[in-house]
Amino acid sequence: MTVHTQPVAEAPDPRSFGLPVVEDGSIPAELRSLVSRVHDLIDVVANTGADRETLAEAAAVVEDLTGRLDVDRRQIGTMVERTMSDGTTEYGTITNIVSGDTSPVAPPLFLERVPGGLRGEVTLNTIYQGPPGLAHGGWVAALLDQAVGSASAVETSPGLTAKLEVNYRRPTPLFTPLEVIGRVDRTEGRKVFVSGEIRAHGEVTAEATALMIRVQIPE
Ligand SMILES: CCCCC/C=C\C/C=C\C/C=C\C/C=C\CCCC(=O)SCCNC(=O)CCNC(=O)[C@H](O)C(C)(C)COP(=O)(O)OP(=O)(O)OC[C@H]1O[C@@H](n2cnc3c(N)ncnc32)[C@H](O)[C@@H]1OP(=O)(O)O
Repeated sequence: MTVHTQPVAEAPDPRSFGLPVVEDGSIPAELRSLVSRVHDLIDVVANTGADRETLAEAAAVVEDLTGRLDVDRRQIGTMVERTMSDGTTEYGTITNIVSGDTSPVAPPLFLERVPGGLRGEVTLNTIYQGPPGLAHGGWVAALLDQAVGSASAVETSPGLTAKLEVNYRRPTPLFTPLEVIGRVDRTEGRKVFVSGEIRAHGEVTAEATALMIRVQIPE
C-alpha cells in the first residue's frame, strides 16, 4: 500500500482528455453577474406570492431572455482553469452543479487548500431545501462528494466517486454559514480513500467517507 497525501505540483491538463479549457479570468464579469442574478431569481420564483399578471409578465420576459441567451453554447465538458491561493493550478467543470462558475443552481462551493486538505464556506438558501428550513440530504451528500472529489483531484489526480457513505449527524440548516472540508486519507494504486465533513456553528452536521478511482491519464 502506498500512502500519498502530498499535493502534486500541477493537475493533469484536461486538454489531454480532449476537453476544452477556459481561464477563470476570461469569464466576463457580466456573465458572473448574470449567473448570480439568476441564482437569486430561482430562489425568488420558488417562493413568490406575486399576482397572476406579474407572474405571466415574468414568464414572458424569462422566455424571451432564454431565447436570446441560447446562442453559441459551450461544448459539454468545458473546464475552467484557476490558480488557487497557494499558486497551484486547478481545473473544474464549468457547469458543475456544486462548484461551477457558470451554474446558477450551484450554491456555489469554492474550495481552497488548507493544511491537510480543502476547505470552503457556503450558505444555502431555499433552492436546497428538503425538510422545512433544512438542507436536502442529497445536497448535503453533493457538497461532501465535491469536497472529497476535489481533495482527491488536487492531492493525487482526478477520478470518479465509486462509493460515498454519508452520516447525517444533525440537521444541516439553511441560511447559516457552513464549513465544508475534504481530505485524502490514503491511496492504494488508483484507489483514493477520502473523508470530509460539514460544520454549522462549529458542530458537525454530516460526515462522509468515500472511495475515488483515479482516471488513467492519457499518454
Ligand atoms: C473524467 C475525468 C476527466 C479528467 C479531466 C482532467 C482534469 C479534471 C480535474 C478535476 C476534476 C475535479 C474534481 C471533481 C470533483 C468532484 C466531482 C464529484 C465526483 C462525481 O460526481 S463522480 C460521478 C459519480 N460516479 C460515477 O459515475 C462512477 C461510476 N463508476 C465507474 O465509472 C466505475 O465503476 C469506476 C471508474 C468507479 C471504476 O471502474 P474502473 O473500470 O475504472 O476500475 P475497476 O473496476 O477496475 O476498479 C479499480 C479498483 O477499484 C476497486 N473498486 C471499484 N469500484 C469500487 C467500489 N464501488 N467499491 C469498492 N471498490 C471498488 C476495484 O475493486 C479495483 O480494485 P483492485 O485494483 O484492488 O482490484
